[in-house]
Amino acid sequence: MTLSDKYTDALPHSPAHPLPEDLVRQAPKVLLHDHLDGGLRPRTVVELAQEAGYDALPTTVPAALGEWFRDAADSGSLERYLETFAHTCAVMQTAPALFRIAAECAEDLAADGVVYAEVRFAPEQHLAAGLTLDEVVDAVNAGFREGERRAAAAGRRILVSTLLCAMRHADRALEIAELAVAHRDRGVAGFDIAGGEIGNPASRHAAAFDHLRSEGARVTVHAGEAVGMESIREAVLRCGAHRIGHGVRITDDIEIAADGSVRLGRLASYVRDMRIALEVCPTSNLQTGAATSYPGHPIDLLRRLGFRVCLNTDNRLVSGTTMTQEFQHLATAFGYGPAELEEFTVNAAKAAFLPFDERTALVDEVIRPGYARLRSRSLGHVPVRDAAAA
Ligand SMILES: O=c1[nH]cnc2c1ncn2[C@H]1C[C@H](O)[C@@H](CO)O1
Ligand SMILES: [Zn+2]
Repeated sequence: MTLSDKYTDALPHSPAHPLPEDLVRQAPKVLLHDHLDGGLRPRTVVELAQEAGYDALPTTVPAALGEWFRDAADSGSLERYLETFAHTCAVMQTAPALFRIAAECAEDLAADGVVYAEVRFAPEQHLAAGLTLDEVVDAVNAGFREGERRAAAAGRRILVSTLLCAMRHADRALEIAELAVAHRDRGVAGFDIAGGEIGNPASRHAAAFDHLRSEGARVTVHAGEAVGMESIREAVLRCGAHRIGHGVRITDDIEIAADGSVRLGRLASYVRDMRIALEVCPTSNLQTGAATSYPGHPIDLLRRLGFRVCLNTDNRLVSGTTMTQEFQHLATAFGYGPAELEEFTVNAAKAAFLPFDERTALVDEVIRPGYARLRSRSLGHVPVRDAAAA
């Protein structure tokens, strides 16, 4: 029995009741954890592979390729999940390819109702055809601006910021940290470290994190996905992470007694007290073995305990998901209604690597009015939790 199974048993929780999909799609959403190289359109992968002469794709039928990614990544292992990115990175080696992929990313997110996104990628993985790190970042940012323009022309408002990832197993973290600082007034909102967690401690890249700290840069760290508390402790206390990518294994530091009383250890308390956001990605967690099922996922436990939890896609292609689908899974698993969707969205906006006045404007001028409109339109929908209480 997992900790959240136990907690679910201790607290009565609502039966399944999916929210209407179009309602979820139209709700304004904020996405902080989405990988550019994990979210390509399958058709784009096929077309760019043809252009680049890359003939190692498992299939060139777009729908079948989408299924292949999801199935291949569905192994219970983060390492095998990450192997699938060889195919996407292979077609992301020129400025026009990066521009196209970034523009389509912004368009797809806007069509899914995302109003603000931070999209990440590892520049060092896009140098094989001779681009420089600066050229990679410039091409992606130009693509995001184009995608924002196309979305606006279609009547959808979205703003996309970039996060630059270093890779845990590689040795370019300081260079990428410097790159993130150099581009911070030109579309780059912060730094992340990704890749295989086991055997690759983030603390090995202390020089990068020291540089980021001394420059006052914003930092998120993938941690607590394949490794538990030790990895989260490092991320927060040694690397200075303002947010944690995944972080779901923080439950290792939470105890629930038979009578339902809850005790947080020192690390879990620190994360909650300091409002360090957990960028939770449920579907990805099921694929990599960080969680066992949607109803057994610790996101609901963490939310109820007051952690700053937000909901994310991680990799829309590799995990075969969208923000709308992630919300739908939780609505079904936990009986969530618009109030919980709004809560996750406000949490994400508060944790965004945007200036304070822009975060406030996002909450007050976009999210709150958006959910108020939604509530007035969705009076017909009564979440089971509310119906039971009525
Ligand atoms: O969930 C993840 N954990 C660790 N690394 C990840 C995850 N999803 C994607 N990545 C890696 C693979 C990509 O090539 C890289 C940069 O986006 O980040
Ligand atoms: Zn990730």
